[in-house]
Amino acid sequence: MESEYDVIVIGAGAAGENAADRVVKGGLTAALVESDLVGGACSYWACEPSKALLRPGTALHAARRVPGAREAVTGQLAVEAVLAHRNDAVNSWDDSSQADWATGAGITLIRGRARLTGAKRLSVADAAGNHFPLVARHAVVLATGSTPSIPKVPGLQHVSHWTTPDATSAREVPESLVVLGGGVAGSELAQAFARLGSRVTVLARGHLLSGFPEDARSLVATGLREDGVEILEGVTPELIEPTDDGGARLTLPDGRTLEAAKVLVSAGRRPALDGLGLPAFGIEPASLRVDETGLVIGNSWLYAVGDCSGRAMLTHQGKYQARITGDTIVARARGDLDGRPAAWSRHARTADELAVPRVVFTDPEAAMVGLSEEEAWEHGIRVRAVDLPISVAGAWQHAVDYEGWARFLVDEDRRTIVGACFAGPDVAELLQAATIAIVGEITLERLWHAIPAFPTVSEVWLRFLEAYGL
Ligand SMILES: Cc1cc2nc3c(=O)[nH]c(=O)nc-3n(C[C@H](O)[C@H](O)[C@H](O)COP(=O)(O)OP(=O)(O)OC[C@H]3O[C@@H](n4cnc5c(N)ncnc54)[C@H](O)[C@@H]3O)c2cc1C
Ligand SMILES: NC(=O)c1ccc[n+]([C@@H]2O[C@H](COP(=O)([O-])OP(=O)(O)OC[C@H]3O[C@@H](n4cnc5c(N)ncnc54)[C@H](O)[C@@H]3O)[C@@H](O)[C@H]2O)c1
Repeated sequence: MESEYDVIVIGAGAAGENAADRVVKGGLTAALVESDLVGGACSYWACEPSKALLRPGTALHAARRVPGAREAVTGQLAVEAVLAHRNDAVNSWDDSSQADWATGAGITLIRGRARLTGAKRLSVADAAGNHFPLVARHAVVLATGSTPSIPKVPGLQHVSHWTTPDATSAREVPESLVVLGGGVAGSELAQAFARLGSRVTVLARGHLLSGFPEDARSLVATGLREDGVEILEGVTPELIEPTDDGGARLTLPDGRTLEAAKVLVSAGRRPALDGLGLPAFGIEPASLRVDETGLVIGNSWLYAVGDCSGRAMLTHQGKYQARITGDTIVARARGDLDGRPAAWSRHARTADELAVPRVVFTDPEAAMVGLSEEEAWEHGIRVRAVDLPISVAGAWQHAVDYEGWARFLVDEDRRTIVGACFAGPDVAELLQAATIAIVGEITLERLWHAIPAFPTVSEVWLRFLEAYGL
């Protein structure tokens, strides 16, 4: 006997939970199928544990930057307490509270691994190996997340290495760590482990944090180097071999060798779409694309949200996509939405194109939203970049040696901001103002009236408007 629901969501990570929630809030029934922990990567293996590993070091460093506090803080990070704090952040990998939330929200939670067997039809295999069928009246939503990309480095397969979930759930701090990949995860985890006592080397294929402007990258790189992290840019190992003591030896292109107790592979992630039966519907996992509502292009009932949809792999973006897609499915089921929605309407994921906020939670932080200068020109926008140091009274009050940098990108024709980037201690909290300015298409003339309180780091907004010429 098939169980029937209006909508079936596969994957109960942040994106899947939000999609199912919006569907139920819209008056339809939803089943949420999860093969592992309800809450997904962010709650147990990614954002939450990595930020819990980073925050104690950032707090300690912040106190050391303020005379008076500096003298009071003379000890080192308490490693065991940091790891215990991380365990609290992930609720000791117990998902019962998230499962209770789903049930309380009116969502039917089904434990097991789902695969598509026909149009709007699925089979779920539970832990005992039983298979049972499900059918969706309106839509199926893929919210299956992503899996680590393992680079083809000779020998890597013979070396016991970490991927990011191993690092974020580590019970011990390795004496030395080589991080393969200089992206966001690599930078954050390199600093976390360096501050916990590892001797860390980052091997970045290109630049560290290559998606960020040079000034932002270099502030973060300086912060990591001050923590003892060695950063080798433009370097991919030629060979990795196991050592007798269970570690690894890496041979670099210049012949130099590096030894480490552990290798962490953080070389990007790819959508987790294998094993779902997609090819039977003419969809090759690597080429799955969605439209602005989240509908898989070429299909009329299959949607994708979060990491698996191949857009920005970020929790907040996946949740945004899920809210829009969930509401769209409800609107279409009710006959309230025909065809394609207008940009910035309730049913279009317009911010996916124009306003994705990204934060690197290193110390100092790097934060970016909107278009880069190159992307703006590609969109046909006549853009002017205004770069300035974050050198305001609020910054000095925050830390006497505060060093920060900001870039604002102005659409010269519309006199609105289309992109912004900040680097420096605690700049993540500056980002939402920039996001609002971009999404709200607020003109510079109106921003002139948005007065930053004195003395705050936000005064950089005023300095920017002055530098622009207002
Ligand atoms: C180290 C690290 C740190 C990060 N830090 C941040 C951060 O600070 N901020 C941020 O915004 N983003 C961060 N991210 C990215 C963020 O973790 C992801 O974007 C987010 O978790 C994706 O959510 P999701 O719901 O799309 O996927 P997931 O959370 O991965 O959920 C997918 C779920 O689907 C389940 N599933 C898969 N296939 C099936 C199937 N066939 N049947 C049933 N269930 C299935 C999986 O078990 C999983 O629970 C980080 C990533 C990493 C690696
Ligand atoms: N603070 C946050 O929001 C946060 C933190 C961590 C991760 N994430 C997200 O999780 C996802 C995964 O993070 P990530 O850092 O692994 O991905 P990433 O794409 O940010 O970085 C991957 C890095 O690996 C390098 N790389 C790729 N292939 C390689 C190869 N063959 N050899 C050597 N280097 C190689 C790339 O050049 C890049 O620098 C990203 O989408 C990221 O946005 C977000």
